[in-house]
Amino acid sequence: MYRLSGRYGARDGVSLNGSRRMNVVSEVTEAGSRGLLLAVIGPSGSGKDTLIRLAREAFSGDAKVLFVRRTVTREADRGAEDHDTLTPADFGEVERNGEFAVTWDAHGLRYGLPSGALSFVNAGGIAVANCSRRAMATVMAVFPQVRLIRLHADAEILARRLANRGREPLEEIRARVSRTVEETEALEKVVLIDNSGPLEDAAEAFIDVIAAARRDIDRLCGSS
Ligand SMILES: Nc1ncnc2c1ncn2[C@@H]1O[C@H](COP(=O)(O)OP(=O)(O)OP(=O)(O)O)[C@@H](O)[C@H]1O
Ligand SMILES: O=P(O)(O)OC[C@H]1O[C@H](OP(=O)(O)O)[C@H](O)[C@@H]1O
Repeated sequence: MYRLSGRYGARDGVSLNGSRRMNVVSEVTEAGSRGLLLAVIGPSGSGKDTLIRLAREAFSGDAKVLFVRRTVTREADRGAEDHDTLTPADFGEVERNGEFAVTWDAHGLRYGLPSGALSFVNAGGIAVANCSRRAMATVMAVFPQVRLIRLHADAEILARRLANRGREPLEEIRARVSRTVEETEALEKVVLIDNSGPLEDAAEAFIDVIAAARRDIDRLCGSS
């Protein structure tokens, strides 16, 4: 079902097919956690929600893989991302109640991953979540094991895709495309997927990263 193809990139020696990747997974397990968070990052329009949606279909029925439903302080556009919605005030209350594993702010919005995602990882599952590049240090401080899937597409491609998506006005699209991130240590070890080309290529690569993590967790921790 999962083919090793697509448009992979490598950064800092973490490639998809080489032995180095296996070393990363070994580090994951030796550190003591049974599961891991696959954090999907990349600029607005790079395809995070689209690839997550396709992967969710590919892994439907697999109880060991959770696609995390985020909470965002905006109305959900189900065509883009089917997230929960709270007002900023309610978001703050849920946050104070400790119901989020991690939260961050971006684009004038608040985002949260539910605490259930952390419990799922601690119980040995693979949680896949749309995350923020700028929030990765925080996310890594919360989740015991994190592997990053970083998506890339050039700025003009991003702008065109966001305009076609139509969720934000042009001015906000410009701001999103020009949003920069500091290349911190937290962003160093990533599996990089180039989504500049056909969606099918990136989807194959993306699904294979999850499938590989799934196999590794089973192999190193025992399947159940
Ligand atoms: N390879 C591709 N080819 C053509 N269109 C694509 C491709 N990948 C994604 N798209 C389209 O680009 C748009 C942006 O994708 P998507 O919403 O998944 O990005 P995102 O990274 O989640 O963005 P944001 O962070 O703003 O939510 C969508 O309309 C999607 O259908
Ligand atoms: O720029 P960075 O920090 O990577 O991401 C900031 C936020 O933007 C995107 O959200 P969305 O586009 O509003 O769904 C990401 O998912 C993240 O939550």
